[in-house]
Amino acid sequence: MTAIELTNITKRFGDVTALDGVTLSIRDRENLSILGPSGSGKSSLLRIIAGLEHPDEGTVELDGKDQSGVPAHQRDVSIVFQNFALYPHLSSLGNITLGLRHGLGLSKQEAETRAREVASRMRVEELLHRRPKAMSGGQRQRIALARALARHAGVVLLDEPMSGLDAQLHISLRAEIHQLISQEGATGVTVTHDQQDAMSMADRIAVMDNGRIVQLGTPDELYDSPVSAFVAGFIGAPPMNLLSSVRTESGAMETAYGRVSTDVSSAALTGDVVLGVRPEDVRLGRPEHGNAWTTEGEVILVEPNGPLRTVHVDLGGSVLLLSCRSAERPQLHSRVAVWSDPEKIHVFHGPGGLRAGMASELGLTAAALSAAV
Ligand SMILES: Nc1ncnc2c1ncn2[C@@H]1O[C@H](COP(=O)(O)OP(=O)(O)OP(=O)(O)O)[C@@H](O)[C@H]1O
Repeated sequence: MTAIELTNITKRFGDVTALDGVTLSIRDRENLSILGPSGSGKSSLLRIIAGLEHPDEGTVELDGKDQSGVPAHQRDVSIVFQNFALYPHLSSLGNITLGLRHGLGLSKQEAETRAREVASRMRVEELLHRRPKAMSGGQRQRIALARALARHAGVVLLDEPMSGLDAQLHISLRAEIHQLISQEGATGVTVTHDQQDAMSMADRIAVMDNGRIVQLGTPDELYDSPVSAFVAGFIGAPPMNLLSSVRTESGAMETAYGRVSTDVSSAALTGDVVLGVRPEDVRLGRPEHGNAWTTEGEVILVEPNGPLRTVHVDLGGSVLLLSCRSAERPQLHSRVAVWSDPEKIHVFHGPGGLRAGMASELGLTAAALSAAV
């Protein structure tokens, strides 16, 4: 069963095309994150599912029913807004019960019973008589979520639910939100620009750019096989190194790792390309095998990051980030050798281009350079 079916949704605001032909099927009980940079159309898409905004073209179906003409309050949807949108003059109990009474038509007693039941499940009963200004950001966030869950809607939409919370609260709440929506048996759609939130909360992630979905997949699929340099640079922290490379002559390419030779199978690679390598796939020291791509550079920054360190190495023209265990202690300003396995090096058709494959699949070999180092 498909819970949410979006077909060819286009939305314009004057000259701006916020959504450009978005088609997306979200499964029943799935937790989907919509991830993308500011202005990519994430909130517009969420608001269109909720019925708060109407598409210029395209349709929204919820559980197989076309929602054209169905107003927001009659859709089987609840929404948690970025700023929580709690009424300041009402207690938490009043905030939760208001929509149940006026939106769903429950009696005062029924609404209060349901509010207390959700509050107990979320362990926020002691907050029920507080007004928003007497609560912390994290507490307000929990009440906004309780209000959404109390509707028992089939779809829960969350717009940047963790923004403005401190780092510790952020991590514990994103795990809790995921669990609560799953326990509720609801389908969850979360808008975020934070790739770590999307990676940790979602069954699948839809990556948006310029009003379009550019990739839809599980967190692992996006991490291991990004379709483009844009998606590759967006997923992962620290981000993937994206290194421009220049075709110098047929059969050779100048890269941050030096000159690389290409074989016949890479003939489809025309023009300049971008190489992508994740910091955890760059190693310090001499390569462990003859196929490795290797070069040298100067350590210009070492960032401690708990058990790992992020080391910035200036290769003379481009900076390569690598993750290493904290026990390895590269000295600032020292010269180091670094290497990568061609099976871990992604090749993209230019900065805005699609992924061509891994260097190893494309027959890109760095034998000449390895011999020189
Ligand atoms: N009500 C509106 N009037 C005019 N333009 C709008 C309106 N809502 C959105 N837009 C424009 O549509 C585009 C997409 O906006 P949207 O808010 O959906 O993006 P977003 O990815 O959610 O961004 P952010 O992460 O900054 O919230 C932007 O260029 C935005 O300026």
